Amino acid sequence: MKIVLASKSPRRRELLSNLGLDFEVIESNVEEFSNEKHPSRYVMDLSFNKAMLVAKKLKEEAIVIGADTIVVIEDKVLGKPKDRDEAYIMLKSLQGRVHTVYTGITIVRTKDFKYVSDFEETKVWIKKLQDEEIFNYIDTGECYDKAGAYAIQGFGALIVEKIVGDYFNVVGLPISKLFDILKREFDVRLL
Ligand SMILES: Cc1cn([C@H]2C[C@H](O)[C@@H](COP(=O)(O)OP(=O)(O)OP(=O)(O)O)O2)c(=O)[nH]c1=O
Repeated sequence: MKIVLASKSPRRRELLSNLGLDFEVIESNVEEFSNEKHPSRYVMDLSFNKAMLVAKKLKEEAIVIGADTIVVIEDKVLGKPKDRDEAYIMLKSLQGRVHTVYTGITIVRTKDFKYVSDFEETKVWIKKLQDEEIFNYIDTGECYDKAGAYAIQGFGALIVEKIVGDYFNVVGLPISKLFDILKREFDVRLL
């Protein structure tokens, strides 16, 4: 069965490639908007929009995977910072505290449009940071296309104190949960 990743995220691509999976990438370019207020429903809704948009465009039989990641700190949702000032505000609010990373995933089968959505959450503690450290981190340039303005897989590893939960969920794709669902609901298995 053909597998399609509906994402422009190089990290999601890499996580699937690391498993030796054969898949195609088709970006959804969907507008990232949802009326859902609860973080888990919000990310599942956006992942659904991404996967469904690509699934509807496909002519052939395939399984389409969509995902969305956000950072939540005390009911405040942080997406990707649009500039240096926003990155600073985000990192300033995250330093010295714990926040939650939510990733929603949706899998759609084009044959009958059966779909399953789910989410994973991971707690992340960011160290106390001086403003100088925040600016030095922003200068690495890796914060701009990342929810919450940090990348745990990059220099962000140096500002993270600890996590509880799935590391891959923070990077943008909870692969263990994803493959549980693929096996259980769509009979696609790697192990
Ligand atoms: C917190 C965190 C997020 N991220 C990334 C994962 C996601 O790519 C990004 C959140 O943006 P998303 O909107 O989830 O995804 P995207 O715009 O990169 O790609 P697409 O919508 O096409 O699937 O933040 C990291 O890479 N490392 C981290 O530590």
